[in-house]
Amino acid sequence: MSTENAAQPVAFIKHFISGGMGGVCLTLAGQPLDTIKVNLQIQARPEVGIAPHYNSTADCFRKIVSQQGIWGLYRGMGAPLAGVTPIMAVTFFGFSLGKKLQQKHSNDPLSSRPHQVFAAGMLAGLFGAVIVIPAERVKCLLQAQANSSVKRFAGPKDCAQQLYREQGIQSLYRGTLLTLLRDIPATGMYFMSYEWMKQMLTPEGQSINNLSAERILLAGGVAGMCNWIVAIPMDVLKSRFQTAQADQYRGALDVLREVLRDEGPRGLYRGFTAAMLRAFPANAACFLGFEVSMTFLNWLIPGSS
Ligand SMILES: CC(=O)O[C@H](CC(=O)[O-])C[N+](C)(C)C
Repeated sequence: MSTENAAQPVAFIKHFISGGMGGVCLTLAGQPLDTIKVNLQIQARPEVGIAPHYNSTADCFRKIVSQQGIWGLYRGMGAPLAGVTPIMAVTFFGFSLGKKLQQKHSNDPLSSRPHQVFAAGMLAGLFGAVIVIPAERVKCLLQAQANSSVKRFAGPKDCAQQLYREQGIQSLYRGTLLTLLRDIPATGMYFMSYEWMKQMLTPEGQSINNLSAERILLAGGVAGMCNWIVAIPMDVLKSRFQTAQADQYRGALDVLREVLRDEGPRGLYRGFTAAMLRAFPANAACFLGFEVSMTFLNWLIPGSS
């Protein structure tokens, strides 16, 4: 085995661990606005002449904090933390694999070819979705129940167990098609915009690998927003589908028809402000966590990255 081939598994492991670190940072920074986004997306449409329960992002924030305290914004975080860490580990691993599969030589610089970075990102989205689907099903159900008087689930574990007991694995994987339609293109966009931003922010004559923390934060934040611009319509449909009664919709198209009939195309952008407000800090933190961890691991085990 050549030194180059021997170093490759180590590089994948570094991406996996660093992706996990990114996931922890992403959850801590993004959970409050994620709670607001989901609450806005799933609230029932009010009767004519009656104001919606939450009429804006700020209103939703105020009501959750006054009714449930600041921890209300962190409700249901156990599942994302336990879920997002492996999701991002697998996503960054998938991205490094996707890049590797397209490289003719190990020093082939992919970051200058956006379509290849996009393709590697789509593979990463597919990998991540295996964990994203059940994790989001549990998270959305818990966030929805925080608003309701009926408390069906005691927590993430209980929620996952009940779903599994009642209807098996297919209940946990409810929303698979919509999640794939959301995450495959959005993750392509995520990594493509991150690499592109890093190139734009690299001063003339300097290496892309020596970017300052502020520039990584900016590139990561913008990548998160680009991800959500692509993801949000499918995310609206997914959140509704995953929190609905089993017999409420026949399929993804049914949810789309209902949203368009009741609210028009604007309905597909419900929670957009909250998603954007969350995307920047959450993904800035995620990419910084990833890069710091990669720098540490490259210092610890040099020669493979
Ligand atoms: C839709 C989603 O989960 O996006 C992730 C970033 C975020 O803001 O949560 C990124 N990714 C799709 C790559 C997992």
